Amino acid sequence: MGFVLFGLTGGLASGKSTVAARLRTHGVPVIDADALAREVVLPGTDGLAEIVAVFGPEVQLPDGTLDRPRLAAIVFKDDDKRRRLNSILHPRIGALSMARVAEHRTRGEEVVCYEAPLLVENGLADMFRPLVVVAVPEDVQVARAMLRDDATEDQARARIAAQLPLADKVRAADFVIDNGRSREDTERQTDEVLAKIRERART
Ligand SMILES: CC(C)(COP(=O)(O)OP(=O)(O)OC[C@H]1O[C@@H](n2cnc3c(N)ncnc32)[C@H](O)[C@@H]1O)[C@@H](O)C(=O)NCCC(=O)NCCS
Ligand SMILES: Nc1ncnc2c1ncn2[C@@H]1O[C@H](COP(=O)(O)OP(=O)(O)OP(=O)(O)O)[C@@H](O)[C@H]1O
Repeated sequence: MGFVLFGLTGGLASGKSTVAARLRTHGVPVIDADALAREVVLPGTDGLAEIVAVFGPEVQLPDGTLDRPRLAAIVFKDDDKRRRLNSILHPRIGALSMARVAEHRTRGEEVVCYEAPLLVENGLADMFRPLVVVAVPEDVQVARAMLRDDATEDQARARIAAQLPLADKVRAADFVIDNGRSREDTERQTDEVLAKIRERART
């Protein structure tokens, strides 16, 4: 029996969480990089301390938590500041994710999913094969992000501009899930992809 650590990526609001939720219903453990990104900045962490040292006390709320909308407004309009934030958080997210992978492996899991929006951008695609990319047209990303996050079109487009175009990720993919239609259709595609991945784990 092999061990498969596969990647799940896409772009802003392209449908990664929707696919991840379906995978979980089939018993697949999913490690969520966005959730780890929140863990490494919880009050009391050195991650949060470093961010406050770099970006100033105004990115911390009175209750000690990170002011996420405020930090987002800073980093999604300034590439250098975003790179700075990434350089603080990405190594910490990476370390935590590897620890989580090891835990699942020790537990005897054979198929584990790593869900992260910036896998391809960070040159990590080959660590997580097969790579599954969830894709929708950019206008659909914008519309769904605005609806979900109560964001303006400019805010949604600024985040998308901070990511590699989805078409480039599709080129790096082993499997592509088209989330441009119904959720049911996406679930069906997810089930098909998972069946193929499990097949690989058996060989
Ligand atoms: C800037 C922050 C505080 C904004 O928080 P917010 O709650 O508004 O967004 P959240 O973290 O839920 O991210 C939502 C989506 O935004 C996009 N996004 C987030 N960070 C980045 C980034 N550095 N570059 C490009 N896109 C990003 C992703 O598509 C992500 O799924 C937060 O996104 C952050 O700390 N980002 C840096 C860490 C990171 O790279 N996270 C994403 C991958 S691990
Ligand atoms: N097929 C679909 N039809 C309509 N809405 C959808 C569909 N798939 C997902 N959505 C909605 O679009 C939004 C984005 O989906 P989801 O959260 O799965 O994307 P994501 O890639 O995980 O986003 P992010 O990485 O930005 O957090 C959500 O509000 C979700 O409910």
